[in-house]
Amino acid sequence: MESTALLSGHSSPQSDYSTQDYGALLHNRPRINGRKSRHRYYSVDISNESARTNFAETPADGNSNTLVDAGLPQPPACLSIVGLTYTVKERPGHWWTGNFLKQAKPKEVLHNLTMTFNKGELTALVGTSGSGKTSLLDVISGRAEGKLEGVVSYKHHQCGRNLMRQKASYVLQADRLLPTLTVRETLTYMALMKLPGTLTHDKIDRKVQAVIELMGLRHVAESRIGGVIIRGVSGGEKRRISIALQLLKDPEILLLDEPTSGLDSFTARHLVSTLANLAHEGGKLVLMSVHQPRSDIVNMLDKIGILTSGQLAYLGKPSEMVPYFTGIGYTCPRNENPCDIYLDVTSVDRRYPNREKATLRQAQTICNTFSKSQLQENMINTITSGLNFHYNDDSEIAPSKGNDSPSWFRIFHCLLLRMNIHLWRERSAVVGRIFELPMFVPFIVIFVGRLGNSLGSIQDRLGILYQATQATPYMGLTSALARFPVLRELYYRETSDGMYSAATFLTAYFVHILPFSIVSASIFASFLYWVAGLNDDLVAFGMFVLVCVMLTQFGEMMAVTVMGVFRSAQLSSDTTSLVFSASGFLSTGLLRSFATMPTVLKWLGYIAVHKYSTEIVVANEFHGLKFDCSRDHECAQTGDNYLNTYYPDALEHRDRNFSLMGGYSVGILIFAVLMFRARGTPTLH
Ligand SMILES: Nc1ncnc2c1ncn2[C@@H]1O[C@H](COP(=O)(O)OP(=O)(O)OP(=O)(O)O)[C@@H](O)[C@H]1O
Repeated sequence: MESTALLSGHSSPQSDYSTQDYGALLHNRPRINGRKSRHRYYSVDISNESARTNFAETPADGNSNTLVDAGLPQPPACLSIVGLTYTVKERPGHWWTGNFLKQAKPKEVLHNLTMTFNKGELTALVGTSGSGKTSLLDVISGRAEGKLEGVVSYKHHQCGRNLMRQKASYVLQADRLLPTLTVRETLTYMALMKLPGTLTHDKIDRKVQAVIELMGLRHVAESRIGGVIIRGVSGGEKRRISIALQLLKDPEILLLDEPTSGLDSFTARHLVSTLANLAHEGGKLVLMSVHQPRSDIVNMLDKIGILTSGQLAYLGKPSEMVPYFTGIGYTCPRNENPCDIYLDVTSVDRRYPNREKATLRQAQTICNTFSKSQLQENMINTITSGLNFHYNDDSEIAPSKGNDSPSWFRIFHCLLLRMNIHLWRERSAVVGRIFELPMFVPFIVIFVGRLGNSLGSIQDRLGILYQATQATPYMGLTSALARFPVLRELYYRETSDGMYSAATFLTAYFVHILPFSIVSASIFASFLYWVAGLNDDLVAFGMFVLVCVMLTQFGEMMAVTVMGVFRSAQLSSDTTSLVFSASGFLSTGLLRSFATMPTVLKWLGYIAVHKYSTEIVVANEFHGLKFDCSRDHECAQTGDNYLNTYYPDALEHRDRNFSLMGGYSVGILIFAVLMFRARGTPTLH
C-alpha cells in the first residue's frame, strides 16, 4: 500500500506511533507502548477515499516526504486527524412506538475528516446545528461513545481518554457550578483535587490567583456564583469560571463547546480575545465550536473550519476563506461577513424535501472539492512530515494517571468540605434537613392522640410504630431528591475528567448527611416518643432514637442509589417510594399479619431492612407492657403475650437486628457504588 511505503523507515522512541507503526496503523489496530490498543474502534478504513488518495499523491519513495528531504523546518502538527469517520447507533421513534424493541440503526455523524491543528493557534469550528461540531470535540477529547474509524493523534500518540485527561481540558457547553460557593472557593477546591498532591496550599493559592487574573475574574473573586434563586455572577463570568477551572492544570489543548453561546456580543468578543491570548501567549492549542461567529470574532481566529453534515467544507485561515470560495465559484458580496455567507452556502436546509435535496447536493460538492484542494493536501503533507518530528516533551506523556496525583484523603476531605459549605450556605436546605421530619410529629399525634393502656391501644401503638419506621426513610428520600441532583451533575463532570471515583464521592455524600440524619431523627423520635407516651424506659427510648436515625440515613442512601440507576428524578422518586411501601407491607407485619401471609412473601420480607427495624421497636414497646383490664374481666392480654404471638423472636434477636441494620448501611453504600459504576457517566454537553 502506498501509504505504508511512504510512512516507513523512521521512528520516534517514546511515541505510540512511530512512522513504522503509522504504516501498520493504516492496516491494523495501533499499538500502545508495545501492546495492542484496547480501543477496538481505531482502525483506518483503507477504502477511505480521501485519506488514501491524498497519501498516495505524496511520493512513495520508501523514505520520508519531500519537506523533510528538502531539509525544510517541519511545522509541528500536534493534533492530527486522518480519515476520521464516527458512527453512532440510533433508535428512531418514541418509546411508545416500541422503538426500544427495534434494532439500533447506525448513523454517521462525522465522515472522512482529515485535519490538523497546531499549538499557539485558536481555531473555531463553525457549522449549523447538527453539523457535528460537538461530536468532533467529543472524539478529540476521547469521550466519544460510538464507533470510530481513522486516526486521531496528538504528537504521534493515539488520543484516548487517558492521554487527553493529561493533555487536554474540555469546557462543556453548560456551566456546572455550585451556586453557593464563591469563585475563589470553586477554583481552590478544584485545584486541591486536580493538581499534584506535592503542591503546598500556598502554591495552590498562588495558582488560583494567577488563573483568576488571567481570566479577568479579580473583581468577582469573592462573590458567590449564584443560580436561579441566589443572584450571583453574570453568565459571561460563569463561562470564564468554567474555562478557569480547566486552565488550573495548564493543559496543552483547550477544547471549548460553544463558549460564546448565550453571551452578548461584547462579552463574547472579550472572551474570544482571552482565548486568543491563551493560544498566542500561552502557546496552547485552542479549539472551540461556535454556531455563527461575528466578523470581529472571525478576525481574532487563526483558523476556521466549516462543518456541514459531518463533513469538512473548509479548514484554513479566515483570510484565505474568500479567495478559496471565490475560486470554486462562491463570491462574497462586499460588506458582508464571509463566514455568514459561506455558512449559508454550505448549510443543508431541511425544511422542505426539494430544498433539502438541492442544498445537500451543493454542500456535498463543496466538501468533495475541499477534499481535493491544495489546503487539504497541505494538511496531509503536514501530517506526513510531522511523523519524522521528534517532540522534545514527548517523554512527558505518560499513559495513565501519574504518581503525583493528590491523595485519596485530600480529595475526600475537599469533597466533604465543599458539600458541607454548599449545604450550610443554603438556609432552606439546613432548616429543611433538620425540621422536616419533626414536623410529622403533630400530625401523628393529632390522629392517634396520647396512648392509653386499654386493649384498643395496641392498634394505636402499631400505627405509631408504623408511621415512625416509614416517615423516617421517606424523609431521607425527599432530602435526597431535593439536594442530590446538583451534586450528581458535578460528580458526572468531575469524574469524566478522572478526578475521583464513585466510591469517594458517595462516601463523602453519606458522611456529610449523617449529622443531619442524627439531629433530625433524634428530634423527631424524642417528640414522638414522649408526646405520644410510648414505653417510658430510657433504654427503650434510646433504641427507638437509634432506629429512627438509622432509617433516615438508610432512606437517603437508598434514594441516592436509585438515582445512580435512573437519571430522572421522577422515576427515582417513584421507584424508591414503591420499594419502601413494598417493604412496609411485606416485612413489618404491621399492615398484614405474618400469620396469614403466603410463605413466599414472608421469605421475601427478610431482604428488607424494615423487617429488623420493626422487630426492634415492637419488642421495645410491648415487652413488659401491662394493659388496664379493670373494665374487661376477660382480659388476659399483656405486651409479652402479644410479642409471643406475633413477633416471637423479636426480643432475643434485638442485637442481631441492630447488627443487620448496620450491615444494611454498609451494603447499601457498596450497592450504590456498583450502580454508579455500572451506569457510568453520561456524555455531558
Ligand atoms: N449519541 C448520539 N446518538 C444519536 N445521534 C447523535 C449522537 N451524537 C450525535 N448525534 C447526531 O449527530 C449530529 C451532530 O451532532 P452534534 O451535537 O455534534 O452537532 P453540533 O454541530 O454540535 O450541533 P449544535 O450546534 O446544535 O450543538 C446530530 O444530528 C446529532 O443528533
